[in-house]
Amino acid sequence: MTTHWILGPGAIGRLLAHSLSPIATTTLLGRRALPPRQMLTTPEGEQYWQPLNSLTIAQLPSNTPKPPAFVHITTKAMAAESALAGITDCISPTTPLVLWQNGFLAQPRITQAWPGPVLCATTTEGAYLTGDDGVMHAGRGHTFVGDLHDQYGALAEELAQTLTQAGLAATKVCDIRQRLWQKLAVNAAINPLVALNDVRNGELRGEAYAGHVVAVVKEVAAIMLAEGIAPPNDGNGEDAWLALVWQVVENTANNKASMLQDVEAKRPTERGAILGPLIGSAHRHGLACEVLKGLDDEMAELEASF
Ligand SMILES: NC(=O)C1=CN([C@@H]2O[C@H](COP(=O)(O)OP(=O)(O)OC[C@H]3O[C@@H](n4cnc5c(N)ncnc54)[C@H](OP(=O)(O)O)[C@@H]3O)[C@@H](O)[C@H]2O)C=CC1
Ligand SMILES: CC(C)(CO)C(=O)C(=O)O
Repeated sequence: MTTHWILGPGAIGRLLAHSLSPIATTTLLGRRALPPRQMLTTPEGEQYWQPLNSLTIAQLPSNTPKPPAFVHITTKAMAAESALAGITDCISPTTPLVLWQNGFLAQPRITQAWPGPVLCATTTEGAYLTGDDGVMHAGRGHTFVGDLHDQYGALAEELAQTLTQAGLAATKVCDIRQRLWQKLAVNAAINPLVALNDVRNGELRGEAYAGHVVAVVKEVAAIMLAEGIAPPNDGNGEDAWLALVWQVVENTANNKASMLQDVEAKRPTERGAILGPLIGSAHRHGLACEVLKGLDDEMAELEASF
């Protein structure tokens, strides 16, 4: 059985641990101890209890489990590098890492810094925690796996097959950078607006917000062009991006977006990983980003008030 360490025992981390445990040796690594028996609620509402192996990072040096074939990093984007730094003394520098973060912050930085393979996973699986001993798998999705320089295709294929076998449908891809930026574009158009206005995704279609969505997408589309990110669905520029955003708004109309959930819980949001790379790119390419910058400033002010 392959060995998977999962660093960051949150919603995605525990969903992975529940899914992989029947076919692989897994260890969840976190900052706090977790109850050993953990519950998974499936999208169909079934509930399963399973013992999940977990350790705190402080316990790791004296309890080091079998060396991992993969270390999955499942923290939020802004915590990924510091979480990795907390375990580097306990793993070989050639260990393959798998980054599950949204946005495009941790991926280029860790890919540049880590000597071994770094795979990135972008997923439409949906999960949230129901307590220290439970995770809700809210919706099934699909996961795409690849590395930024398309150097580790065989490893990405092996991981995609393992995830699929574990019940999390996955495909190896050669264009993970494109896919990460495409998801980031959609997240930038939806997440800050719903978080700032305390509305569900579907409300963006209303008169009060639709114009703002269009203004964000206008800036995002120009940035995507400069970054060489193909418009979605073989479409053309701004219209294709806007169509994708409206489609996601429609499909997730009843969702409370992740950034709104973070604001409600007074947790730091992933704005740095979503708006940050867009604003950075706009500056590099001399493009307008007043709307994105405005959203980032408002989000920063909101977070400072927590
Ligand atoms: N949930 C979802 O449906 C989806 C999430 N994603 C992405 O996946 C990533 C993870 O999201 P999600 O699982 O929802 O987030 P959660 O907040 O549920 O989980 C993050 C976990 O990371 C832990 N953590 C934070 N810092 C460290 C550290 N230094 N060392 C070890 N563990 C640490 C937290 O532990 P603690 O309790 O100690 O804070 C928490 O358990 C995000 O980038 C998100 O955008 C992508 C698609 C869907
Ligand atoms: C697509 C969207 C906005 C769906 O809610 C999402 O990915 C999120 O909540 O972060």
